[in-house]
Amino acid sequence: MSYEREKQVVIEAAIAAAKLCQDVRRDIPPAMEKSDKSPVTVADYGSQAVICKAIGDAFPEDAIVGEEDATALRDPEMAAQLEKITQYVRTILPEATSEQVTEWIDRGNGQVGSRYWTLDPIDGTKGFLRQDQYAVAIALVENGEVKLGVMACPALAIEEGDEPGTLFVAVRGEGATRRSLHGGEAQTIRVVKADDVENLRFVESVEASHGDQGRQNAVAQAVGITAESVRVDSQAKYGIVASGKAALYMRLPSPKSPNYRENIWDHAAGAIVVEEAGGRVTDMHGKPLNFADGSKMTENRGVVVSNGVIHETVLAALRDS
Ligand SMILES: Nc1ncnc2c1ncn2[C@@H]1O[C@H](COP(=O)(O)O)[C@@H](OP(=O)(O)O)[C@H]1O
Ligand SMILES: [Mg+2]
Ligand SMILES: [Mg+2]
Ligand SMILES: [Mg+2]
Repeated sequence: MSYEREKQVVIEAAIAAAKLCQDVRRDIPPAMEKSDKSPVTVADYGSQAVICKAIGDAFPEDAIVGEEDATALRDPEMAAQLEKITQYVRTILPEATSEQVTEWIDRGNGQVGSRYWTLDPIDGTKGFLRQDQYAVAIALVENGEVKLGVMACPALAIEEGDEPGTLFVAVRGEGATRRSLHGGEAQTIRVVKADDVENLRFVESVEASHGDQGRQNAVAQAVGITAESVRVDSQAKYGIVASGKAALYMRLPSPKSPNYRENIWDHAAGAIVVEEAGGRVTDMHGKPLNFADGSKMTENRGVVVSNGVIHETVLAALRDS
């Protein structure tokens, strides 16, 4: 099965959502605060509305597990914010009403099941607000296995001199591609080869509190990566590994939040892009990421993403660290 229709629907939705996000960012959005104190913007909500509408219309039977929901937006105090979101959504869906926008956002309140979509409308909201990297990430999961991943990185250029804006697409068993968000041909991507010393670097989060940079750097050194890390927000890190521009992405539990568990929408799309480009994705103990049981990967700790060749060496260095 090549998921042709699924692919077409979400590629179109991801490109539209990425445009909405870039429109918002040109206007320098203020952040709102969620109940867990993390930031969210009108672009996160607008992106989720556009994508959930597209998926819900095309595949009404499918559950969508999205990061955001519209509860806060129904508060009368948020009317002005909801109106702003609706205005941005109307640049893509001209007839959209505020009521529809909240309804579309809430299509993302589905549950993990035998076939579901998971959506991060903006992964790396902090990067988005800093004018750095972010990603619109969509994945289709069947029986716990990611089958399709689409990831738009509006600020990412893989080759020096490229216009920023990269779209990654992967279908299980069919490889991974990247292309410019501005159009043009898709090209197949592959992870770093073992002898490609120049690209033997590693990537990690910009946000120190989303990982353990001390330990990440120690492990990288232990496996022979001497260059300093490249710090990048969002699942763009997966895209960089899949494109052969870094050999390793480590995300180890932060000592400041030892009970944190990773969300499926922060990894599903990126993981299939790397795997289909020939790489490997596990947690820090070598366990596969669990997309079968719920939105939090409660059985996994940390994430290790590599070109495959160095994976076991990294896991061994982690055990020793
Ligand atoms: N203590 C923590 N440890 C690891 N990840 C965390 C975290 N707190 C928040 N995050 C996640 O880190 C994501 C961003 O990752 P990165 O640092 O790679 O850019 C956030 O996604 P959102 O921005 O979609 O909320 C959020 O889900
Ligand atoms: Mg968030
Ligand atoms: Mg995220
Ligand atoms: Mg997000």
